[in-house]
Amino acid sequence: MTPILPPLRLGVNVDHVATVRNARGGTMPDPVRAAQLAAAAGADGITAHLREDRRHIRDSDMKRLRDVLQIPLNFEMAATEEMVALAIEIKPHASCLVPERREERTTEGGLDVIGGGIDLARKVERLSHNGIRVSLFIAPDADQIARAADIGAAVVELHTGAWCEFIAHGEHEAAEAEFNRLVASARLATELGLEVHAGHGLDFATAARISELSEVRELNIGHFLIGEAIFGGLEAAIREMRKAMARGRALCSKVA
Ligand SMILES: CC(=O)[C@@H](O)[C@H](O)COP(=O)(O)O
Ligand SMILES: NCC(=O)COP(=O)(O)O
Repeated sequence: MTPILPPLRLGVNVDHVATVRNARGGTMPDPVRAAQLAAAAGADGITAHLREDRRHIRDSDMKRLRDVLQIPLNFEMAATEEMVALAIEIKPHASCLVPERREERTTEGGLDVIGGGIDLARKVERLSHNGIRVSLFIAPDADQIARAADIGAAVVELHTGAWCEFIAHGEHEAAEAEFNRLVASARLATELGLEVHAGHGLDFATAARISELSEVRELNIGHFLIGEAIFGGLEAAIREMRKAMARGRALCSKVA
């Protein structure tokens, strides 16, 4: 009998299509066209991060994504008044609150849910009250996860960036220690009633490994897929990613 594996969605992040567009100004390549292609190639959702400095995705991109997509839109954003108001106007399927630092090259750490205090809790409540599923992008840390559950988030997205960096630099022990933190965090979050997503810096190999965790229900992947698309096309990159995820998922009973 074929075992029934827990579902695992792929969200494709199209930020870096906008990065290339913005390098020249103008309208090409269009991240919305990439999102439509990703959907046709089997993405379950589209993620886009509207940074405060608009370095890649712009307000008009978010609105066009909302208008044309038939699959869920995950609006990544800093937990600021401006972004909360925009999300409430645009009404994406989900908002993923992320920490943001103007000088960083990419999102460096997880959101400090504890430090966010009552102000963050109120923003989560406002977004949820407006029908937006709220996700918090956090490091694999038990206290942050507990607080995410306390303030009523529906989802936590575990930051896989540190783990992927350790692997990329051949730091095997540190990578395994970080992976074990991801495993423990995914389990705790599930016990606390949170849906678990994961993302940042994933490639075929790391996506396959994280897919082994039965608690993880969605991966959000952008930079690597857009890079691979240069060589073989976006559709092929997404199909290969889905295969990698399925390979990992097939092993998930071993770690569940
Ligand atoms: C929150 C996250 O991990 C990614 O979506 C990332 O923010 C992509 O955009 P940047 O590379 O601009 O950080
Ligand atoms: N939230 C993570 C994400 O959307 C994609 O991150 P990356 O694959 O571009 O590093």
